[in-house]
Amino acid sequence: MTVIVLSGPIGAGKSSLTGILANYLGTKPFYESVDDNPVLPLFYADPEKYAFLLQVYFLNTRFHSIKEALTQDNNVLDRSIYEDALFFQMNADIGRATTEEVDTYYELLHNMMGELDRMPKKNPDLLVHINVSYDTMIKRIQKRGRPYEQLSYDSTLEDYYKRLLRYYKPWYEKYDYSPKMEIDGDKLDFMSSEKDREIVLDQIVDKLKEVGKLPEDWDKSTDIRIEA
Ligand SMILES: Nc1ncnc2c1ncn2[C@@H]1O[C@H](COP(=O)(O)OP(=O)(O)OP(=O)(O)O)[C@@H](O)[C@H]1O
Ligand SMILES: Nc1nc(=O)c2ncn([C@H]3C[C@H](O)[C@@H](CO)O3)c2[nH]1
Repeated sequence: MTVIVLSGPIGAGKSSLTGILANYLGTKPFYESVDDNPVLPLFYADPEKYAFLLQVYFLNTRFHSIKEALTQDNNVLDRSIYEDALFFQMNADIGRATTEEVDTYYELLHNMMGELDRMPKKNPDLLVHINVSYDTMIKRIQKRGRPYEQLSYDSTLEDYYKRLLRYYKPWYEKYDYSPKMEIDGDKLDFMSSEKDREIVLDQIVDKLKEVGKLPEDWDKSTDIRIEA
């Protein structure tokens, strides 16, 4: 069937929507390594020291996931290798990587993307990008409660998050590995509103039909009610 990749800033709702979508379409969810990621807390405690190591860690896990997803041809990924350079470029731009690290990273990324070109299925079928404003992003980060992501943990995080949002717009516009669509993550509360969840799923199903990945008469009778 289809390989769908999600994208969007921190706390946009990618993991949440991945679960909902995979369940709805009857496909397999792939989640980013976060709670079991040993480098992430080190990075937030000392970003200058750990930016490169964290990126190599994520690049490796993302490469693994996309390769598996493209082989099995029936998956939803909560964040993919296509966003990797966005994060590293931003960290490099604020001085958290040396020229040698930047050059090594891009060479490695280039090599890995070359491997994907050799896969029987080279690209995902759809990118679903969740847009959120700064205020929504912060609310969600607070709601989820990872200590090292909170503004109170490090006063420079406000600038970091605002900058991240600025990097996403051109990244999304330039992304051309597959058809793509945007979800309004500020307006659509697909976590607690059944109506909003239905709207989001309808938008994605319509797009999958438009790009020929679902038959026009496809209809899903799965229960999408919010669990109590
Ligand atoms: N549309 C939404 N409406 C309301 N709450 C939401 C929505 N999307 C996500 N949330 C809540 O926001 C928090 C972050 O969501 P989630 O972990 O899915 O984000 P994410 O994009 O995967 O984050 P990250 O980039 O850090 O992995 C969770 O507590 C989730 O329940
Ligand atoms: N530096 C850096 N590079 C990445 O590629 C990357 N991808 C995710 N993250 C951070 C954001 C959330 O805190 C948390 C979960 O998304 O991990 C990243 N940080």
